[in-house]
Amino acid sequence: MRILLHGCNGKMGQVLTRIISQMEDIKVVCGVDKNPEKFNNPYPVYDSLEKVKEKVDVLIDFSNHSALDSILKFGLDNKVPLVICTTGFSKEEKDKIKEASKNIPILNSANMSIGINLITKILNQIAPILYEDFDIEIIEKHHNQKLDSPSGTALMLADAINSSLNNKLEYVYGRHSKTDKRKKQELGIHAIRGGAIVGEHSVIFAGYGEVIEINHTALSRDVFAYGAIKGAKFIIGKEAGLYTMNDVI
Ligand SMILES: NC(=O)C1=CN([C@@H]2O[C@H](COP(=O)(O)OP(=O)(O)OC[C@H]3O[C@@H](n4cnc5c(N)ncnc54)[C@H](OP(=O)(O)O)[C@@H]3O)[C@@H](O)[C@H]2O)C=CC1
Ligand SMILES: O=C(O)C1=N[C@H](C(=O)O)C[C@H](O)C1
Repeated sequence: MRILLHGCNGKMGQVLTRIISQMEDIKVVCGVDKNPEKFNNPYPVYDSLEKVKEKVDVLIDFSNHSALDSILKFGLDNKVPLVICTTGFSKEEKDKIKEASKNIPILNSANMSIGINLITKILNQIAPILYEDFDIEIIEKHHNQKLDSPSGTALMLADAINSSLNNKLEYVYGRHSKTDKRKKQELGIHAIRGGAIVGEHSVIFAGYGEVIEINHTALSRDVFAYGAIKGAKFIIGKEAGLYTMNDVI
């Protein structure tokens, strides 16, 4: 499997570079990054997808939402499947991904771990049962270099809950300066940023006699990298369409 690594000089790009260099059947054949000279990578790095000359089987992206147009153009022009792991996309950007997936296979997930994706399935089942008697809130914690908040994962978990409740919830981000009580249909989403926290998510169902909390902790970035590699193997050869990690696991 020949991989184009987009965002190769970032935190996730470097974790993937290390892990893939120890694998026999797959190879990063080139990378693209805003800052191509930052590291001495064992593959050529370009500052733009337009400069890529190598033949690739799949593009894995861990970069920035602002690169989306160029990634979609590369995939569409070269018929290359995409694994888009970047977060922080606007509604319009998510629509562009959906549109492009009519012509090429795209795997898009804000979290490549098995644990988080299983939790979305569990939430889908339990939220409708608990909603009447429990208030639902999400807390996420990440390192102090993270650009987007709330995290893509927190939004993915919120969407899993909301879709199981006919989208009747109203997302409230980090409450402050309020003088009213919490409304029943609120789903609070709260972001903590500090130090080197890799990624922690908690979904809290707060009732009157009991509280249920579902927690996920990423112990290292390796978990996301292994998920992205699994996703890349999955997406090659698939029909055009928009896939998620739940299709992979
Ligand atoms: N789906 C998942 O499981 C996971 C998703 N993520 C997401 O992946 C993304 C990257 O995370 P992380 O590696 O921690 O972030 P980093 O900021 O460490 O890495 C991003 C890299 O992409 C580069 N970059 C930024 N804009 C562009 C561009 N337009 N074209 C090419 N390269 C660009 C950055 O350069 P520069 O530093 O110069 O800006 C940097 O080298 C984030 O959106 C994050 O939320 C992260 C972990 C897991
Ligand atoms: O930026 C990160 O680090 C992470 N981003 C993803 C997100 O926004 O949910 C996934 C993971 O939690 C790490």
